[in-house]
Amino acid sequence: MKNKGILFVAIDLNRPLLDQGPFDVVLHKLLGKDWCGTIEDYRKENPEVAILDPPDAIEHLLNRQSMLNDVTDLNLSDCHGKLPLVAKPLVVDGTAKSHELFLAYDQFSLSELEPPLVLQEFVNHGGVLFKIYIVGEAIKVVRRFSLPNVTKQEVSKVEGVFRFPRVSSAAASADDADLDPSVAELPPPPLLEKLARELRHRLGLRLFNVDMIREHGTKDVFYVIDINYFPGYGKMPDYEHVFTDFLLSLMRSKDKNRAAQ
Ligand SMILES: Nc1ncnc2c1ncn2[C@@H]1O[C@H](COP(=O)(O)OP(=O)(O)OP(=O)(O)O)[C@@H](O)[C@H]1O
Ligand SMILES: [Mg+2]
Repeated sequence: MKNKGILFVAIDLNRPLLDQGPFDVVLHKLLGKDWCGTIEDYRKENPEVAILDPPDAIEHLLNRQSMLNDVTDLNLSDCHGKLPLVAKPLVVDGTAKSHELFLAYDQFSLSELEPPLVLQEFVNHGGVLFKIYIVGEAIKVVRRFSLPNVTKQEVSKVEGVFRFPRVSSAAASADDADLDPSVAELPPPPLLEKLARELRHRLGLRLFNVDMIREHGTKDVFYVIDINYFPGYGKMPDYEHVFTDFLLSLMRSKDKNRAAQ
């Protein structure tokens, strides 16, 4: 590990112990471990080791408000503020509770929910979500089934708030499904490239994913609803090659920097 000079930093909030294997430092926050401090100490003791993504930048994504600030700062769109609303727990700490989601059909029923929460407009998107995986310079997109559209009739008749347990982990891949082409069409590559480039830079991270939806009935109105650090890359097509290329290019640039010194 030390010889290779690469430290692979992965957040696995479900694993109970801080476990430093050769290619994997598992960061743990739930048990109150000071994982940022652990990485910082490790870095000081092993200055030759590259930390792929800095812990403070990773922490930025564990709060649903700060995670999307950089997307807002890109000033790509304006908001409308209509019902229904999606309410999500502010802090993402890996627990099932932090991935619960509520759909509120009227503003008054929001008082039934336990703060702190982040509120988002529910955007109809034809029941399909785009998961955009970013690994350094590489971008891969997959389609996944998502929450179905809410009809105007429902909005006018339904009241109250509805709870959904973790939606996305239950969602199946929609890549091979027989979908309406206007729903299935992937976001345009130039948009994805720009978003990935900007977010890599603004977040200071190389390994994350962006959940994006297309407003139903439009061709090019997209929303970023979630950003996750080190998502389940097992669902990303061709992940072995993408990761190998990423690690090799890091080693090459490290060697080049060393040679230039
Ligand atoms: N603003 C929104 N409009 C429409 N649907 C939404 C919105 N926000 C979330 N959803 C739906 O809820 C699902 C879960 O939302 P989100 O990705 O924010 O939660 P999560 O629990 O953090 O998921 P992840 O497993 O990606 O960490 C999405 O996949 C999508 O189906
Ligand atoms: Mg998500």
